[in-house]
Amino acid sequence: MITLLLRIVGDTQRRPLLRYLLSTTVYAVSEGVAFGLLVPLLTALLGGDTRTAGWWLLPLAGTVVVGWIAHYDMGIRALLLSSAWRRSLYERLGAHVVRLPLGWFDGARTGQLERLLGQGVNTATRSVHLAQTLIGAVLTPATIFVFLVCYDWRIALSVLVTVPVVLAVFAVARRLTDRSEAEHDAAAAEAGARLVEFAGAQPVLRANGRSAEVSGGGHGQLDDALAAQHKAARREVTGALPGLQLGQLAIQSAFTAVLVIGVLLATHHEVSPARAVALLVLGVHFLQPFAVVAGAVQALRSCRAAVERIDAVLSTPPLPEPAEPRTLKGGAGRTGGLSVEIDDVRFGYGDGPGAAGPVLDGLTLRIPAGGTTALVGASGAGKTTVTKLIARFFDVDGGAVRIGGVDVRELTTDELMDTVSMVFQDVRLTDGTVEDNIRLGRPDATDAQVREAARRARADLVAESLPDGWASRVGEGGGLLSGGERQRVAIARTLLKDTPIVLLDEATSALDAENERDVHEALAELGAGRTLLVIAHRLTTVAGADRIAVLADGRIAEQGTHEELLAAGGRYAALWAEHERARGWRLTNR
Ligand SMILES: Nc1ncnc2c1ncn2[C@@H]1O[C@H](COP(=O)(O)OP(=O)(O)OP(=O)(O)O)[C@@H](O)[C@H]1O
Repeated sequence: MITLLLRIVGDTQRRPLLRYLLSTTVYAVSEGVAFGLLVPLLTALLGGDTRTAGWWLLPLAGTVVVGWIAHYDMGIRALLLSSAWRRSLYERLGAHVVRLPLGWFDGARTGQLERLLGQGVNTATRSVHLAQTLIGAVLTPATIFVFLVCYDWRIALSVLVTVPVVLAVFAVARRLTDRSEAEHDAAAAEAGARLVEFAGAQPVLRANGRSAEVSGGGHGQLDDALAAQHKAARREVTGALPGLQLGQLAIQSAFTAVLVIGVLLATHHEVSPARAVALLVLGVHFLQPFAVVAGAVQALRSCRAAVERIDAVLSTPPLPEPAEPRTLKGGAGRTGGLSVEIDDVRFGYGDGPGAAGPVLDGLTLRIPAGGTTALVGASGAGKTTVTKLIARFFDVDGGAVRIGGVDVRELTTDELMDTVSMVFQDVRLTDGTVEDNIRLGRPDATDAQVREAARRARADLVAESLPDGWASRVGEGGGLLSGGERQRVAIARTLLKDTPIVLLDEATSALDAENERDVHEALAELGAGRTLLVIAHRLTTVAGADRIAVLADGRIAEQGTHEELLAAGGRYAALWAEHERARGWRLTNR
């Protein structure tokens, strides 16, 4: 655990950790020594020898002072260490995450990362304070035991015998508690997920006249999950109780055993009653920390789990950067665009057991510089995957993706990001103003350049329609704007960034006529003087493209212009006929 911790917080923390462990050790041992010194002192006091007791006070006072200094030092170091670890973990995670392939950030991972940066880091740094408890729980009894052996081997032996028994009982008790805790955790997670789903489904439920009440509303899965959670919570209480009782019983039995031995020794005149009492006090202090260890085990496990989760993120290999990067001629703002070549590419998501087969298998597509190329195909055919490979969200399993004749793996991430822009169908904005969101494309742009990009993308109309105009915030994720408005802001951002290649995943949701016209005008601006690859979900967009490629079975099934493909009578012609039929159906059914 310590090695793992040092790996995630960084080697620079090794020294501060060792110093902290040293003061913790000094404190734990001094506590044991202080208890040990109590025996001769108590024996003398109870025997009426106050003079000897007074002498014993001196080393005891010295030990207490050493302990107090160590305790103070330990407290300060614990605070400094935990805050340094927290800072180091944020820095390391932040620095590592920005080097991970963009494909790593899917929905589930982003959620996990959010939890890790909040809860996970805090839990991991709590291990600093836990170390005090655990070191104290081992070293203090160990020191006391050394004193016990020196004072009376029989009492020492009797407390030693109780240790494995107490530990075994604690292990059984922990297993009982763990099972019911795990059941409850799983049930609580399920109920939480169902509640979130229920909240998200409110518009649909209410539109269909379903009750908005959580319980008794006949929301099958949610009702079941809540009932299961209640049941698991009850079982956790009843399941944990025997474990807790068992632990307490073990400690009390051990105390009793030591007490009996002490009394027996005193009654058989083996030791004086005063010494027997003093030794029993020592025996009690020897056993006390076991209850503390039992309580700390669960916290230790949470820490370990958090540390392992952080380690898993930090161990994820970053996107390899080229040792000798190549550059593309020109740089940002190149007019005429750049060509994209997808050469015999094979790619699948994941290679573990149960992973699906390749999504792309032998895909070859040459997109010349400039003009608009539309990619069409059935849902799940791999259109978005093609754009993600061009932007190097992932590396291909076979073949190559080249931009302007250079393999994307030979370009630095900065060069690639200066060359390719992406406008996704699910555009997410940051909770700033329209202007802030457009400026993300080029932070050093002048106000005039930002307004010009907004005007060309028809995003100025978006800002002007908001209550506070350009100063209005767009809400988390851009939630205060419609899908079409968000897309126009994203297009303005891309125009400002001015890259030679633009990858556009067209919005699937229907836009109203006005928004659709504005988006199309914005797209026309985007396509001018650039290479535009559009994933077209509506065939009306496709018909105007300079070339169309049809993706099926992991490769390009056919390509050409709209007219050429219609004349060929293949997949595209079939898709178009279907599209026309649907249009006719809508018209006659109005
Ligand atoms: N991150 C991912 N992890 C695992 N599988 C994925 C991932 N992203 C996509 N897939 C799978 O890869 C296949 C191709 O998905 P892709 O999104 O590229 O298709 P698409 O043609 O763009 O579909 P659509 O038109 O519905 O958006 C699908 O089977 C999808 O389930």
